[in-house]
Formats: sequence, structure tokens, C-alpha cells
Amino acid sequence: MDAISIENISKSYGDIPAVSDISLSIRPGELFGLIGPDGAGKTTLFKILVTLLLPDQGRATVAGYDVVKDYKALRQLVGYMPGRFSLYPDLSVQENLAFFATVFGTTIRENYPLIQEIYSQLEPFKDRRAGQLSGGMKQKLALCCALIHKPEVLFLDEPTTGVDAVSRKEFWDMLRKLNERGLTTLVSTPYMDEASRCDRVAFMQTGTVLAVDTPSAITNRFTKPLFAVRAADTYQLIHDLRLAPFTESCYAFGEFLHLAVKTAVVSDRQIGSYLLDHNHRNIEIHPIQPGIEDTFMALMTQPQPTA
Ligand SMILES: Nc1ncnc2c1ncn2[C@@H]1O[C@H](COP(=O)(O)OP(=O)(O)OP(=O)(O)O)[C@@H](O)[C@H]1O
Repeated sequence: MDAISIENISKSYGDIPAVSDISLSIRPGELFGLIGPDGAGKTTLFKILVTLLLPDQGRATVAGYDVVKDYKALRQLVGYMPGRFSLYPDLSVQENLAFFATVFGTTIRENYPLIQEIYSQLEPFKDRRAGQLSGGMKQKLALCCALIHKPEVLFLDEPTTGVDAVSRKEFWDMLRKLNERGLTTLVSTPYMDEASRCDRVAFMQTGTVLAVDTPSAITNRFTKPLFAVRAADTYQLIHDLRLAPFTESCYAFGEFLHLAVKTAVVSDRQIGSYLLDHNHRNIEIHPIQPGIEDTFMALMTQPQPTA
């Protein structure tokens, strides 16, 4: 049985389609990522799966329970960390945790082993109000609160948005440890680089799923030759490269542009001479292996099939 089964789920807000005919299966024990930009429909799908929103169409089950018919039973079985700050800012760290435990009819002591490793980092601040914690600590507390009733399936909606790079890495390390204990986890993120931390990912855009696979299989879908290119005038460089006859796509990735070319015949020498002809200086070009972000960018810009 799938841990999460989503069949042809759709949801609109008035005329605005937020999720359009999505089907996905998440296996027990998977750390599964929903990757997509703002507005892709991730939060809407999460709310449907944790029984906070009714779908317009389709069917979904979590841990074998129907998200509409069995919503009461299901609420005991899922842990949910919403995207926005979900804690009580005027309650202390410990009071927040005790509150969430009580709501689910349990105690901190009963399930402490599950959160121990994460909570031990918060314990020195247990009397501090949640509103006064740093972003990374708030996120750890919210995770503890989502775990305190020992859920079967964990839903984390953009847990790392607005959190610094070190805390992001720590958070993913924690998720992997929880996952190693067998906890099925669905996590959403707008950060494409986090995809590689998941067992499988679904890439979402404008309410639809563009690709579902392991991170390495998604990366393997990128078949065009790829180059990293840099020159003195980045703005003019991107402009000129996008107009070049050999260019398939060209995007800024940190200090370099990533240039995908149409055929394997195009070499870095040809690109270099084109750029010299266009008066570029300090040119650097080298072939690179595509990463998952390159594949996602390519998927996003491909024309989508119409219904
Ligand atoms: N309550 C609402 N009323 C009207 N439109 C909404 C509502 N909530 C979301 N939408 C719209 O539905 C679409 C999907 O939004 P959703 O929040 O599910 O996406 P998301 O991927 O989670 O992005 P974000 O990170 O911005 O929340 C967007 O176009 C959004 O503007």
C-alpha cells in the first residue's frame, strides 16, 4: 500500500486553478520532495492531504485513510508543519510543545525519544518565548511540535524558506535521520538545490506535475551539451548568448551563465569566437555536467502539452 496516494486531484479558488489533475504515489518510508516555485500549488496540495481543504475533484489517501471520508482518524496520524510560522509566539518553547502534545492526547515524555535529538538543541532555551527564537530554532521547534504525537506520515510545507544556509543543511540532516527511522515524509521547497536530498521528487509548476523521479534520473534527462560561461559584462553576455544561433537556453547560475547548446558539434572554441566577435573581454568557457537545477529550468521552459 502507498503511504500517500493522490489520484487526479484538482482544486480551484474561484476561477484560479491551484492544483490541476495531479496524481502521485509516495511509498512507505520515502523522503519525497515537492519542488516548485511560489504559486505552483504545493500548499494547496498539502492542505488537501492533511484534511484542511476539500478537493474539487479526485481522491487521495494517506496511510490508507481517505482524506475526505476519514478526516478525523487521519488527523491523528499526520504531522503537519505549515509554511507560515505555526507556533504560539507568546508561549515558551516548552509550553508550545506541551500544548501540541495535549491537543493530540499525549505527553512530551511519552514520545520524547522521537524528538530528543532535535529538542536537546532547544532545551537551553526552553523558557524563551517562541516569538523570540531565531529562524532556525523556530523551525526546529515547529518540527518537534509536528512530531510529538508520533505521526505515521510527516508533511513539511516549505520548512526551509527564509532560513540561513547552515540551518537549511542541518534541517535536511535531521529529516534524513527521521527518515532512517522509517518515517514517511513529504516536504515542499522552492529551492531546487534541495531536491538532491530527497529519495524522489515531483517537480511542480502552475498546479501540475512536470516530472517525478529520483534526483539522479531527473538529472539524466538533460541531454544537451552544457557550458559554464563568464565574461566582464554579464548583462551583455546573457543578451548576446541568447541571440546566438547555437543557443538552446542560457541562464545565470551564480557567477557563471549556464549555456545549453543545440548540438554536440558546438565547441567552447566556437562559443569563444562568437563572443570575441561581439567584443566581450575576460571570457571563460568550460564544459560542465548538468545538475538538477539545469533540468528543472529546462522542464519549466518546455511547452506543456495541452489537455
Ligand atoms: N485562498 C486563496 N484564494 C485565492 N487564490 C489562492 C488562495 N490560495 C492560493 N491561491 C492561488 O492558488 C495558486 C497556488 O497557490 P499555493 O499557495 O498552493 O502555491 P505554493 O506552491 O504553495 O506557493 P506559495 O509558496 O506561494 O504558497 C496560486 O496562484 C495562488 O495565488
